[in-house]
Amino acid sequence: MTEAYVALEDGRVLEGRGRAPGTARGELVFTTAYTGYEESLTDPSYEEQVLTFSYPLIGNYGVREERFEDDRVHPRAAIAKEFTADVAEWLESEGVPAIDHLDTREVVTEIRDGGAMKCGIAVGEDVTEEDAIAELEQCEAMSEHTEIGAQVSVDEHEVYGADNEGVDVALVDCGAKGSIVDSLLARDATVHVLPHDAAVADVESLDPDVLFISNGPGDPVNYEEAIALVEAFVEDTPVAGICLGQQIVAEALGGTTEKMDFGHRGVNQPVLDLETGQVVMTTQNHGYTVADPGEHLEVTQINVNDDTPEGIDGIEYDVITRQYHPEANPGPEDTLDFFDDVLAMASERADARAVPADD
Ligand SMILES: NC(=O)CC[C@H](N)C(=O)O
Repeated sequence: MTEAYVALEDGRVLEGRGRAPGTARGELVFTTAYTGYEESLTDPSYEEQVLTFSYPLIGNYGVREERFEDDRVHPRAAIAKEFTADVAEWLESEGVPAIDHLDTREVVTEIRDGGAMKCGIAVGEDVTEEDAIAELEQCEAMSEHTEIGAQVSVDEHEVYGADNEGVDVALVDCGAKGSIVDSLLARDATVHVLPHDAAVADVESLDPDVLFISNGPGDPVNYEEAIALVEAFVEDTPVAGICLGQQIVAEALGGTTEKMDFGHRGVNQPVLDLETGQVVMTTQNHGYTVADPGEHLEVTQINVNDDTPEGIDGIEYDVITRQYHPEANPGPEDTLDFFDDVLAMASERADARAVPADD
């Protein structure tokens, strides 16, 4: 049987069954999602992480490309109680090590008590514990991945839905899930996908109806160019953001972000809307959070479990952001109306601009 080891930052080494060979290192996190492994494994937000599934059987409905959120697997390695052959073969073909037959309850408890931690992975015929420990020793903290945006973003401006008649969206791709683009196209928007480090002049030349900052991996403070875009455009252009996008908007407008102990990853995170009193179930995947929204933003929705900000609006600016994933995929579709709200905000501004001031 193939050897498989996970070396944890707290000094422990766990042993499992190797399902896809290779060595890897990353931040060890867990998701409680019980469906949606195809979407989670292709979500760019998991770049530089090792994803543990707490749900025990992963792969029971196969692997279909139409469910993918991007064209490759993003976690550096994957861990579950049991992977089906379909998933193991997929991960092997992607060169992503996979380990099962270990006690994922123990891994989850470890992360819950100790926080997300570095780990090293070694899977193969002849690997040893030392190989996993050597990977761990080279592992960098998430905040040290200062160029992580470049690993997941488009290199060049791409346009989708050029013939659509709705608003023009400038989507800053910090690792955008495909479902965000699809949700905008389904609402007749034209979507300009821009590199994570797009310059102010690039956005200016598009004159978009909304500047939309995507989800993405890593520490929001490492997205300096996207932060600068929000600062530059917020007075004249509506701004929206999802997950990393919410954090970037807060950083740009005088707020602060911080690392959480082990984050929120799953498909049943309850969110309370402070105005309506309604609770919705949401899909989440984040390890940072907005600590202080600053004086230009107000928190409109909070996580029922720990009160962290889930929805933020601009006070004097047209800004709407969400910490969760309103595009779902995987997970409940309770929150798709976020896209209607963003596009309504954008088209109101577009209409206002179309009317000359002296009319
Ligand atoms: N899904 C995301 O956009 C994640 C945002 C950020 N990288 C975090 O971990 O909090």
